[in-house]
Amino acid sequence: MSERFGEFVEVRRHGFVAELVLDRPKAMNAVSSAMAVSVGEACASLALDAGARVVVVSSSASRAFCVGADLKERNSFSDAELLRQRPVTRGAYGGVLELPMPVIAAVHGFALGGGFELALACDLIVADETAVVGLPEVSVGVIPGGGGTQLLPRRVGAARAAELIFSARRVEAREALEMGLVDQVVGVGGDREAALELAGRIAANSPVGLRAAKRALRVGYGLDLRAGLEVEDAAWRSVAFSGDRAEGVAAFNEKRAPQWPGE
Ligand SMILES: CCCCCCCCCCCCC/C=C/C(=O)SCCNC(=O)CCNC(=O)[C@H](O)C(C)(C)COP(=O)(O)OP(=O)(O)OC[C@H]1O[C@@H](n2cnc3c(N)ncnc32)[C@H](O)[C@@H]1OP(=O)(O)O
Repeated sequence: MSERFGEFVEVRRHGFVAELVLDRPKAMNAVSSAMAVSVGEACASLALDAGARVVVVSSSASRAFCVGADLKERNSFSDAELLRQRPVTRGAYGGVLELPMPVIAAVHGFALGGGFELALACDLIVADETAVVGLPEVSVGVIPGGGGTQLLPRRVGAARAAELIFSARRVEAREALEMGLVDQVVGVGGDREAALELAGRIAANSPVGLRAAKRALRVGYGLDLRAGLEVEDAAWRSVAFSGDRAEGVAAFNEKRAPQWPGE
C-alpha cells in the first residue's frame, strides 16, 4: 500500500515499517518549496499512524539521497519569498526530527547540505559504498539551516563538526563511517534493503517501548545527569502499566512471541 504526498513524496507500507520516499529523481531530490511542504505533510500523517512502528527515509534518485535546498529555485527567490520559505523548511525538518518512532535514513550517493541535515534528523543512517555526505552551505554563502549546526556536533563532537562545516568538504562512505557520520555502510545499492531489514528487526519490539525510549534518548540528551535520569523515570512510568508491558512479560513467561497491543 502506498500514499502520495504531492508530486515528490511517497509513503509506502511494509507491515509495521513505513517508508518515506524522496521522489524527485530528475533533480537529485533537490528540496524545492513544494517538496518541503510534502515532507512536512507526510511526517504529520506518520506521527499519528499507530501502525507505523519504524520509519525509513529513502530516495528514488539513483545518484543521490538529497542534494539539499533547490539552489535553482532559491536563485529566483525574492527576500520576502526566502523568508516565507523558512517556516516551511523548519516544518519539514521538524517533522522528521519530531517523529515519535525510530527513523532510519537509507543513503546512497550525495547527501549534501539540507540533504545531509535531513539524514541527521533521523535516528540512524544506513549508507551504501557510494554515499558522499557533507554540509557545504558556507560555500554557497549560507549556513546549515536545517539543524546541521546542532545535530552534527551531537554525532561527531564540536571540533569535527566545525571542521566539516567550515571546510564544506564532502566525506565518502568509509571515512563517514569511521567519523560516526553514518552508522552502517553496505555494498553498492544495498542501503534501502539494509535499512528496511534493520527497521523490520526494530519493529518486532514494543511500539510503546520504542516511542518511550526515543523520548528519553532525545529529551534527556544534553541535560545534566540528574535531570536526564528524571526524564528516563518519566518515560519508564509512561510504559510501566501499558498493555505492551503486560503482553511482553506474559509472552516471555509463556515462551511465545508477543502480540503487541501498542498501548
Ligand atoms: C526533504 C527535506 C525536508 C526539509 C526541506 C528543507 C529545505 C531545504 C533545506 C534548507 C535548509 C537550509 C540550509 C540548507 C542549504 C542547502 O542545502 S544549500 C545547498 C547544499 N547543496 C549543495 O551545495 C550541493 C550542490 N550540488 C553539487 O555540489 C553538485 O551538483 C553535485 C551534487 C556534487 C553533483 O555534481 P555533478 O555530478 O557534477 O552534477 P551537476 O552537473 O553539478 O548537477 C547535476 C544537475 O543537478 C543540479 N543540482 C545539483 N545540486 C542541486 C541543488 N542543490 N539544487 C538545484 N539543482 C541542483 C545541477 O544544477 C545540475 O542541473 P542541470 O545543469 O540542469 O543538469
